[in-house]
Amino acid sequence: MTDSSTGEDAAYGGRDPDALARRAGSRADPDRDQHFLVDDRVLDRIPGYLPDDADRSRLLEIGGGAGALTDRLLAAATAPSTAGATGDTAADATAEPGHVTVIERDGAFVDFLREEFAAAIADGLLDVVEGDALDVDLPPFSACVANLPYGVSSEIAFRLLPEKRPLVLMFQAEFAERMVASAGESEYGRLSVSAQHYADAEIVERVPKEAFDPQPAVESAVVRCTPRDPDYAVGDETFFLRFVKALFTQRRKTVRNAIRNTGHISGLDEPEAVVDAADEELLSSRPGTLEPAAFAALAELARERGSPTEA
Ligand SMILES: C[S@@+](CC[C@H](N)C(=O)[O-])C[C@H]1O[C@@H](n2cnc3c(N)ncnc32)[C@H](O)[C@@H]1O
Repeated sequence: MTDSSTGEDAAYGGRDPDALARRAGSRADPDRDQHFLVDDRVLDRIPGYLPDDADRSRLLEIGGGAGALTDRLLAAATAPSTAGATGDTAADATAEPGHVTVIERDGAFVDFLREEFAAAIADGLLDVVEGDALDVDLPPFSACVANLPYGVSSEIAFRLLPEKRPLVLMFQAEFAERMVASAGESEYGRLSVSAQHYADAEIVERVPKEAFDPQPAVESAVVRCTPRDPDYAVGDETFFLRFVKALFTQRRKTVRNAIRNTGHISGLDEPEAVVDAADEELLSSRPGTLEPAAFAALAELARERGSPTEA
């Protein structure tokens, strides 16, 4: 049984978030992107949003704080079954424990996590890495689960997405909605196309402000990203993403004018040559209505005809 009043118990998954925050001593500081999850029910559900077949042997958490989610991840991490029996490692109580790495920037919380989870560290189940998640080398990980620091959530997401691992990430709700939006929806934009280039993205839970302490200014949402190849091919991913970014700076214009006006962003020396070669129906539509595959086809045409310069 887990004793939530002390960090010495090696059972994981039941630590009380308020007790953890009290033991940590330093208060969560919103100016340092510190909004700790204090709702047990939300904390308990989050690891379960990993896809059923996700490899849970090496979990990564960004921003450990006082460790409430770290504790749940230590309970959820399981080594691949050597018996090869059910494959249902999440539900297999006999499965060997897996490994968790948590990256935290704030030294005071790093010290606390190392103390609170000393037994897990000694058992080789946990690494606490002190550093900025935007700079540190990412460890090998099979999946990432995190309540992200919102100030840098976009940069972190786009560090993680190209790794092609399942991700379960908490974002500001408005950001999450843009990430999962489909062509034609008002939230659809550069973020949707770029994120969905790497993964299927879906909101799996909306989380009210009251679930955090201190409370953030806005509602939050948990997004599950399940990696997959896109249903189109691009020869140059960097150019594709740059082209998408360029066109969405002109989302109210026609695609024709958006291509013409954004050569300085897309890097096209000859945007007019792209316009001359592209399909009329596509050119007279708006960027916000184009499916990702249409962007990809247009980007390929732009690469062939528009003399793009290197990024
Ligand atoms: C929203 S809190 C989440 C804390 C904890 N995981 C929870 O759910 O209660 C974000 C955490 O990320 C840390 N943080 C902020 N910016 C960071 C960065 N650039 N790299 C790593 N950690 C960061 C903060 O110190 C804070 O502990």
